[in-house]
Amino acid sequence: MTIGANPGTNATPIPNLISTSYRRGHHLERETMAMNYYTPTTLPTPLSWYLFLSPLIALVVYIVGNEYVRASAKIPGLKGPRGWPLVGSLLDVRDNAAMKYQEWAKKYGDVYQVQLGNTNVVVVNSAAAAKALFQTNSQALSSRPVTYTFHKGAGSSASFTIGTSPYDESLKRKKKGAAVALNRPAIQSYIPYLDLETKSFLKDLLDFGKVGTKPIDPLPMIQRMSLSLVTTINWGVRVRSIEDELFKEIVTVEEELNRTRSTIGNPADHIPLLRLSPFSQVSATSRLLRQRRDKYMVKFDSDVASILKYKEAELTDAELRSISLSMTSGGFETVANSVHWTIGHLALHPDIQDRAHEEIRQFTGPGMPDAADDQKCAYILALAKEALRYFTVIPLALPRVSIKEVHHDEVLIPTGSTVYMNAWACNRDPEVWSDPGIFRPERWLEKPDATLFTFGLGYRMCSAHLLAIRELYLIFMRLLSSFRLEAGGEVRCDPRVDLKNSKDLIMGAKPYRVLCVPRDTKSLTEYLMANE
Ligand code: HEM
Repeated sequence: MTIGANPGTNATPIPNLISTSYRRGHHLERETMAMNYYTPTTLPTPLSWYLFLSPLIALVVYIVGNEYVRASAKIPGLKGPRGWPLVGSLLDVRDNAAMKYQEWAKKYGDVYQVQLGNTNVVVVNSAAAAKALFQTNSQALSSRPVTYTFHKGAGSSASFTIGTSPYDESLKRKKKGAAVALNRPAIQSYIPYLDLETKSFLKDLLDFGKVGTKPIDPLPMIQRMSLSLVTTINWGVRVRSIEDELFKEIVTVEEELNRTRSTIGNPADHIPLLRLSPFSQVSATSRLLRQRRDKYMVKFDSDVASILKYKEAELTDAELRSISLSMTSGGFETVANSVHWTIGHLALHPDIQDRAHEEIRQFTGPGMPDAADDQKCAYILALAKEALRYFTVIPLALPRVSIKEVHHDEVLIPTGSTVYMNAWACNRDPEVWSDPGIFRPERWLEKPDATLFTFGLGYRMCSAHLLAIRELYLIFMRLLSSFRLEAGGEVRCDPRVDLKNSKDLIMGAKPYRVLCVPRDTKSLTEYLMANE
């Protein structure tokens, strides 16, 4: 019984609002209260009403003010969905945003705006519009947004990775340093690493797969190869085994860190109110992850001085470290996930494997494909490009921010606007391809000059697109000349639906198992043993 309750009098029934609100969750007490009757003398005091109503009024005032801010942020003349108060369209795109944006383009046009909470975003959905905006206005669209989850507490911009740095003098220096480490002559000097890591990959498949008799999850082996390539390029240090504790730590931390960079997976980036929540751990989590990453980066740096150090003397230590970080975070999961998706798909399509094997045989003869071959086997180059197009592992590229006004058709996109290139939609543009939904390497033989949007476009395009294609090319050359891939259970690899986590920045496939059956066990074993 609550204070002031007086059953049995003829008093007017008044719901005990204050008590109910204070005791929410106490089911029994609420029922008892519903039967309470109050005399006029027990009416809530003005102070109680004030205490009860003021948070509500504050919330309403906040929402109205925030809606005003959101409405003012909209770009005049650009269409787009209305969205909901506070959250905008965030809930509508929480699963597979790129596909949702592609669908909305039918209603709002190739270039339109959406509001993710308080972030107003221009989304670019067609090949022609992406070229017009990101190539023609390369400098104007050269910055990146600073987000709450990833950037808060991350230190100065010198220490951000290149891909997460806003445009400034430090970024320009870092990009120059990365360009030196990733240009054609530099790639040429990495051939011995490419050779070694692709051979180790074949050996892992052979050993863990018990010479084609045991179905295996190929992801850890792919990840080791792709990680070891970047650590060798940066520090001359190899990651030798998938059993290595350091390997496991790096895989976990990089995957989690990329999640903190998700464009739609971190609501607090877009809804400022959520940052007030005492339960929100997001930026603390991201700080902890960065500390874990710092540990292994420091270890690499102390084991062997960064190879880049000797190339770019004018960079500060923080900037050099940032380049190494950029190559690790940029080059590890992207390559690994692209290869992982493709192996699953190939296991389901023996016809593509047979054609690839035939083309490799004609090009190379019976031996192991040469690591120094610069993508001269046209079909395998086409296969690598098709894998990059079809799976588009970063479907929304990486977000950009404009540092100058940009004119598009009749619309003025103001300085400071966030712009997403929907690489997924551009790669599937029906104006470019009549059959964009089909995995067909031949399309790149028919139209070798068509644009691949997977690496973005313009000034902030992927710094390592040449290296990435070269890696994929050699991996597929050697893999498909050595093994026949067969599904080792249910394999589902449709990039529209079989995503490990549809909110991730870099899209991974659901786990699956394959059999890697050697095409010629004797010569493969002999070759790998001779080259150990
Ligand atoms: C399949 C492999 C890869 C894919 C799909 C990929 C994709 C991308 C995309 C979409 C961007 C943003 C582009 C934009 O904003 O327009 C990017 C940026 C970047 N990537 Fe890659 N990437 C791959 C491999 C690599 C590798 C191997 C490295 C390094 C070794 C690397 C380093 C970088 C860096 C440093 C940036 C930042 C560029 C900047 O912000 O200016 N990437 N990548």
